[in-house]
Amino acid sequence: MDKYDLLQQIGDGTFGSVAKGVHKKTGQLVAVKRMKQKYYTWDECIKLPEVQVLRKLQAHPNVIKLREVVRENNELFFVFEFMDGDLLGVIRKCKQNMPPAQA
Ligand SMILES: Nc1ncnc2c1ncn2[C@@H]1O[C@H](COP(=O)(O)OP(=O)(O)OP(=O)(O)O)[C@@H](O)[C@H]1O
Repeated sequence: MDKYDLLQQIGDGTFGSVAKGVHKKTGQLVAVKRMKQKYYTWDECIKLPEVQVLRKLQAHPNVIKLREVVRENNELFFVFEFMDGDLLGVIRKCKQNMPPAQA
């Protein structure tokens, strides 16, 4: 994970905490999810439902890209492209712009 600088924590869920980060060489913004559980083998990491589902959905334009999965010192990190703004806000804005439903 040396190639990323972590800036600030942006979320804390049941399974992991999420930090905004930046790729040191390219300057690309990322969201790094650090899982709370320890993982002792790579095999158990790639079998995780989160990994399996995200791999299947990667071709979809509306799904955040999973850039890489890193296991380091028995810790597991998911590195996602960074989404600026909040999804609920985007959905609310789209709904406002939709024409009213026909009776
Ligand atoms: N790719 C991203 N870009 C920007 N912010 C993100 C990204 N991924 C997660 N976040 C932020 O981190 C928060 C927590 O994300 P996380 O994936 O841990 O959700 P969760 O469903 O609450 O977690 P868990 O599955 O561990 O319960 C999100 O609500 C969001 O604010």
